[in-house]
Amino acid sequence: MNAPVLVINCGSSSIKYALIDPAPDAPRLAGLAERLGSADARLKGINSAGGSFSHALPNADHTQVLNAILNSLEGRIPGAIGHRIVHGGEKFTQAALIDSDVISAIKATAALAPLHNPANLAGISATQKIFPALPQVAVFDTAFHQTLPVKAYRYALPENLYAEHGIRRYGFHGTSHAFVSQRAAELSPRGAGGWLTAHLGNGCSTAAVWNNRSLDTSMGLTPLEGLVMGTRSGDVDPGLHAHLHRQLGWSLDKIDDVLNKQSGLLGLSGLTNDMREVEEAAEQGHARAMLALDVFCYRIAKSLAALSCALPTLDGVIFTGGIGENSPLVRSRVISLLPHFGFALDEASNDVMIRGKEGKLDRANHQGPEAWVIPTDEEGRIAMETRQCLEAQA
Ligand SMILES: Nc1ncnc2c1ncn2[C@@H]1O[C@H](COP(=O)(O)OP(=O)(O)O)[C@@H](O)[C@H]1O
Ligand SMILES: CC(=O)OP(=O)(O)O
Ligand SMILES: [Mg+2]
Repeated sequence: MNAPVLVINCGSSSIKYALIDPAPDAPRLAGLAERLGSADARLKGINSAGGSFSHALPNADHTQVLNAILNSLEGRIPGAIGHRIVHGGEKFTQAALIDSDVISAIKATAALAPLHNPANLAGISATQKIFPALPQVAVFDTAFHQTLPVKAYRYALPENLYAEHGIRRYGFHGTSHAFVSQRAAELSPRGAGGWLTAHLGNGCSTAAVWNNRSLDTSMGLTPLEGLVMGTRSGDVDPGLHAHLHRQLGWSLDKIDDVLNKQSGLLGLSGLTNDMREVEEAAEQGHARAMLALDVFCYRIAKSLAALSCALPTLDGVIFTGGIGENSPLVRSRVISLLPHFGFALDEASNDVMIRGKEGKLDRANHQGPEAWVIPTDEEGRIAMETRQCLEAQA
């Protein structure tokens, strides 16, 4: 298929899109609509000349925003649509052509991802209305992690919770972990050995990838497990929920809201979920921002150290996502917390690796495990998996 793929990442109040041509040098159109349904909803994007645009779309719903996205594609007609679907449960080990069975399966999995899958389904239903003739493919965050061995994906809970209710660890951000580990295998003389990947964006997760297969990851049943994130707590004592309920009288909805939306960098700093602002405040001596940075970096290092147990050999670590790609401070602090792993960061190389640069951070002639920054391309990977899925059907 030579036509471009329109990639849609539909959240509850935002839609990210990208129009991706198979020709590597063709310009990519991409953008983001935020605050859907509110008076200040807005679509922002870049055009093929590299310029930016921003349109107000007051009170627009998913269908209206998708129509506005279509109008921003400069007359280029997609040949297929690739949807990011956050949770595919155990059913999907790879991308799937969307039909009524696939939609039913995504609905059935929505109980495991109540914040994400219903929004993804709203995106599918809106694009089916707008583009009834185009093939649509579901690309799952969870699919790459379906290679986890049972010892990594089972919780120590009674068997029937897994067997009857699907309660296990699934992992997320699979397209990102797959993309950066495969890219490292291409770039590094070490090839597809053992890579630790750290996807640090608004959502954050780590993974252990061996020979292009995910062997463990920090997120679990939901995207709340694991690292400290922008507004999510990551790991807490599982006894916390009962404690908050019994001692403070909090409802389950309140607990869920606090752990997902009021915790993480925002909760610790009391200021913001945005790492740039946390770093600025920490630099000016703001004690809670300094603590947020400390906890954030320590938990990443601890997670990487734990995940190293999944790998027969450790060839390197890869930083990606908005923070991983742009924060020399976070990378340097994480590496400094892993002295016994034999990394050797060159601070000068680390400092210049920002804004989409790709490369190694090691000191000259270093022999130990490597440290890389590799900008992720979830949209590019979704477009590629969409094409592969359609070619396999042909
Ligand atoms: N220069 C920078 N220094 C530190 N953090 C940055 C920088 N640029 C972006 N970030 C952080 O990246 C995070 C967003 O990551 P991103 O991958 O874009 O998010 P999403 O998960 O929504 O795709 C925010 O915390 C933001 O502050
Ligand atoms: C699964 C997940 O955490 O996604 P995001 O980073 O887009 O919030
Ligand atoms: Mg991102």
